Amino acid sequence: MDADTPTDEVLDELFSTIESRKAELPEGSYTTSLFTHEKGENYVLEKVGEEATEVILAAKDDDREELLAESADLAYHLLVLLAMKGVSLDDLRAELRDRF
Ligand SMILES: N=c1c2ncn([C@@H]3O[C@H](COP(=O)(O)OP(=O)(O)OP(=O)(O)O)[C@@H](O)[C@H]3O)c2ncn1[C@@H]1O[C@H](COP(=O)(O)O)[C@@H](O)[C@H]1O
Repeated sequence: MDADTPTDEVLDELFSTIESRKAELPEGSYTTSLFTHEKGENYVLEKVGEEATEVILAAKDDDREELLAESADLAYHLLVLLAMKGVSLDDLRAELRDRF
């Protein structure tokens, strides 16, 4: 993914990068460090909880910039968790669509 990626393709590109990190586990990748953490899946669960708390605190502070940054951290860690559990971005889209 690079800065020229159209914004409506960012989530797909990010998820595809996460899936490829999961398959290839390249060294030096933060995503690899999540898939290989000694605490296992629990580490990603902790990160999702931590980032969700940071989103709440930023919202309470009415800090828009921080809210956006923490929401991006939460979205990324949630996508890693979904990939870890074998849930795809299309599964998430279908779940949301079926609520219409
Ligand atoms: N979107 C993200 C992304 N969002 C957040 N983060 C990382 O999530 C971490 C946020 O956790 P914290 O705020 O707690 O910071 P920290 O103290 O460094 O983290 P910990 O040591 O506590 O885990 C930071 O290290 C961020 O770099 C991300 N890391 C990677 N990506 C994207 O994932 C893709 C693959 O990245 P690599 O796996 O690094 O190649 C690339 O497209 C990246 O842009």
